[in-house]
Amino acid sequence: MAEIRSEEPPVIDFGPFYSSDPIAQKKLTSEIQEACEKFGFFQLVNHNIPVALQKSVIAQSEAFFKLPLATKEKYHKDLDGFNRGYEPLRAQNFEKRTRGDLKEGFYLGKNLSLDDPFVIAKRFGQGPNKYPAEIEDPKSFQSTMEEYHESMTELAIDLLTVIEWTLGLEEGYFSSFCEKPVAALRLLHYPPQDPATAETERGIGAHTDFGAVTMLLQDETGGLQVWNDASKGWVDVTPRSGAYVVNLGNMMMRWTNDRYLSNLHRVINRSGKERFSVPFFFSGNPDYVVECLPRCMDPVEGAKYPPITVHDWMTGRFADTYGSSKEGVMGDLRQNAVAEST
Ligand SMILES: O=C(O)CCC(=O)C(=O)O
Ligand SMILES: [Fe+2]
Repeated sequence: MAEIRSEEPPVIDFGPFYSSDPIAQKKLTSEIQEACEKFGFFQLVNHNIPVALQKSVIAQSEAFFKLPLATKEKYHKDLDGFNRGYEPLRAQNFEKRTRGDLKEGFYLGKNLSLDDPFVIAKRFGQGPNKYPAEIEDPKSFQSTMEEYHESMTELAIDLLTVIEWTLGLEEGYFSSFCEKPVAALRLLHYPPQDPATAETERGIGAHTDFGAVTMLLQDETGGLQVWNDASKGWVDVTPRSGAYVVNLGNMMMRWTNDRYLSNLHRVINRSGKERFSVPFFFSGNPDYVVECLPRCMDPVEGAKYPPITVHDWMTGRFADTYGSSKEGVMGDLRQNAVAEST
C-alpha cells in the first residue's frame, strides 16, 4: 500500500499580485486555489508588510505580557462588552478535556469611538480598543497596533482579490464585504509547557476559525500544527521568518459551499521556550449577507446553507464556543472526533 505522506501547507509567493505580469498572476491564482481546496492553509511570503513593523508588534506584545498580572487584569476584555483587552491563561478550552489552553492574549480591533454608528448599533466586533498605560512606551504601543491593523486590513483585501480570481468571480465581487470590515488582532503568548504534560496540555486546542481568513505571524519557536485528513495526522507548520500563515475560516467554507476548507489546527509548545504569535482575523462587513457564491452552487443540490449576515454568523459561532448556543454547527463533529482521537 502506498504510504500517505504528510505534506506541509505550501509556501506561496505573493509578489506577483503587486506586479503586472499576467502569467505570474495566473500561477499565483492556481497555487492559492489548490491550497484552499486541499489544506485550507498556506504560508504567504513577499507580501507588503514591512519586517520592521512585524518586529515592533512582537516586541510590544512581549512588553505587554511581561507586565504584572494585576496590571494586565486592569485591561481584562470582560470589563465592558467590546471583547477588547486582556484574556488570562486558560480562559479558553477548545478541546474541553484539559485544564484550559496554556496561552494568554490581548485582543484589539479597529479603534472605533463610542459614537460610531456600528458601535452604537452593537454590531459584531465593533468598539474602542484598550491601551495599557503602564507599558514602557504607551504611545508607540498604540501607534504600532493601529498601523499594523490598518496594513493587515489592506493585505487581507489584496488576498481576497486573489481569492476572487480563484473562484472566477467578477472584479470587485468582494468589495462590499471588505467595506468597514470586522477585523480582530490578537497578541498571543504561550508560556513553555511542562514536558511531562505533553500529551494533555494544549497551547490552543484543536479548532477551526470562524471568519473569512486568518493571517498569522508566528515567531521562530514552532508548535502550530494543522490536521491532514489524508494521512489522519497532525502536520507542523514550520515557522518562516516574516511569512504569514494564512488559513480559511468557517465562514469562507460555508460561502464556497464547502469547496474551500476551514481546517483544524492547534498549538503545542514543546520548545521549552516562550512563544509569541499574532493572528489577524478578517470577517468582513457585519451587515454583509454571506450566501453561496455563484460558481460554488451544486448543479443538483444547489446551496447547502441558507444566507446569513456576518453579524449573525460570528455572533452564533462565539455563542457556540462560550456554551450559550444549543445549535450544532458545521465542523464541530469533525472537530470533536479529532480531539478525541489524539
Ligand atoms: O498561535 C497560533 O499559532 C495559532 C492561533 C490560533 O489558531 C487562533 O488564535 O485561532
Ligand atoms: Fe485558529
